[in-house]
Amino acid sequence: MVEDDVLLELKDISTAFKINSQYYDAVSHVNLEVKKDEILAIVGESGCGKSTLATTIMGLHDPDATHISGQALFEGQDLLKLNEDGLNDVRGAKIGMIFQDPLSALNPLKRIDDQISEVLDYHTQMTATEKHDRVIELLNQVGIVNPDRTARQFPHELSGGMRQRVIIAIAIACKPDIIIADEPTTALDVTIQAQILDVLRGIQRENHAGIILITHDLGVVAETADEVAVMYAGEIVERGTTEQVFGDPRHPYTRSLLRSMPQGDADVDNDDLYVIQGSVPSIERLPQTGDRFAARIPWIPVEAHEAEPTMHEITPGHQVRCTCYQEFYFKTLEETRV
Ligand SMILES: Nc1ncnc2c1ncn2[C@@H]1O[C@H](COP(=O)(O)OP(=O)(O)OP(=O)(O)O)[C@@H](O)[C@H]1O
Repeated sequence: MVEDDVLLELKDISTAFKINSQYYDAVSHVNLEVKKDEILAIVGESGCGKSTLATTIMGLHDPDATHISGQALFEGQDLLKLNEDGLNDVRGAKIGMIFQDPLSALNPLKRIDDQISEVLDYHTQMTATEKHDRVIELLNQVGIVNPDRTARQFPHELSGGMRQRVIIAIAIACKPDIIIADEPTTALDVTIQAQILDVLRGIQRENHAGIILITHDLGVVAETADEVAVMYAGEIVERGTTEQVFGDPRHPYTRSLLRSMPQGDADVDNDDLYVIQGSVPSIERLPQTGDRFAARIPWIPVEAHEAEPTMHEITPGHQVRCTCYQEFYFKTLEETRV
């Protein structure tokens, strides 16, 4: 039975890509819930499978080159079973998506008002006047100072921050229940990042949406998210509230990620910044058994890892994969550096 405030329930989702006629998992057995009025952040280094999870939910993979299993339950239906028509009804209307690169997500040849109107045309019966009013309302909502002028402009006439605001306006045009934002601020400078995150938070409060925020920026997560899921090599290795995961990180990968996060503290010498050893393996080289992170923490004895790692609940809502966290529990984050 799904809790009332759960909007989207991901159950045992795996996504494998076909490479040289063999399938390799980029996402493995992911279980997550997206709740109303909450921002769920999915974090992890590049190549951990965050974007693949998002594009799987949105049905953006070529079925001939991808193998997908599990369920993505939304309003009583499994998104992974919908055909193209069913997906088109959901995408844009009930689930909005914001991508990393605002320029490539916009059509360079169309004015902003036409691009926002397009999604309204597809999903609503609005008249031309209603559409125009809604475009202006949306541009206002995402903090564009002169919406009438911006509506008449082309993408290349706007700054990166403004283009990302337009993308957000398109994503929220039909008041979706869920917004998936994949690295929405990565291409922007720090001041603009903060403004865009404020816009997202404002929208979430106003529309009571649930947001999946995909990022490798833990600073953004600390400031924005309610819940956090840490992903490594296609698997969720730790999840919980932001307080639980940041305040009491248990999985060695989470601890390393947090330890490698710049502190913004004048006393911390940047030369001292912790760097996680090794790198995320490519999907063809992922270990098929055991703890996928084990190779990067050789100082943890082999017997500390489970042969088939499962999630363990530390406190209600706070889960961590594999028993190796027991070997790796230190009082302070600094002690992570072994
Ligand atoms: N279409 C594809 N075909 C084959 N492999 C793919 C494909 N798309 C992604 N991958 C691989 O799947 C893994 C996960 O990639 P994904 O882009 O989901 O990671 P990510 O965590 O979102 O990284 P980033 O932050 O760089 O976007 C990577 O090893 C990537 O090379």
